[in-house]
Amino acid sequence: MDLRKVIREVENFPKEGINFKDITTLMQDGEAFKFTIDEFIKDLKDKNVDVIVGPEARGFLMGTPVAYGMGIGFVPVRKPGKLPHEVESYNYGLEYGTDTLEIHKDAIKPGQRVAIVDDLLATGGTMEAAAKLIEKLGGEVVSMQFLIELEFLNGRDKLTQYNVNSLIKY
Ligand SMILES: O=P(O)(O)OC[C@H]1O[C@H](OP(=O)(O)OP(=O)(O)O)[C@H](O)[C@@H]1O
Ligand SMILES: Nc1ncnc2[nH]cnc12
Repeated sequence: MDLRKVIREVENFPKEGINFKDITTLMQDGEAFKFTIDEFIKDLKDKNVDVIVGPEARGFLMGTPVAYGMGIGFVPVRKPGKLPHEVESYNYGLEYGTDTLEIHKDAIKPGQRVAIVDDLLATGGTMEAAAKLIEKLGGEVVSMQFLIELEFLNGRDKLTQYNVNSLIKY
């Protein structure tokens, strides 16, 4: 299935010069959404994954159905001040700005094998931050899954020590 056909491109959102990849149109299409989640699961099924982590907010949309489909747990990585219990924090850079991510300190157990799922790889800052948080808690990041990779931003260069899979590249 050609997923490019169901991803809408919006010029100059949220800032001048950004060509925004809108996955809401993919998610509206039941066949395309199912195909996407099944592709993630296909790549993950032999990796002995204990838990899926998804970064807010679009990582929740991609990650939770993957966890459900695999019958394993889901852990959110959230923007600051959203998680109610004790957190680990990490600052990172975006294609357009900077941000902080947090994870509950007790969400990952030492030795757990973790796959991180997100909609898009741009500069790689979000994924690197999520991985650092997981590793700080003693988890092992065994896979990073993206629906979309923006190759011209070279996000993979930040993630060379990890197993990275993306379904479509621009
Ligand atoms: O590779 P990077 O340069 O880090 O960029 C990729 C991240 O940016 C977007 O999230 P955003 O922070 O815009 O938040 P949202 O999902 O809540 O819209 C996207 O969903 C990825 O998580
Ligand atoms: N170009 C882009 N489209 C959608 N989400 C993004 N996150 C970072 N860059 C993005």
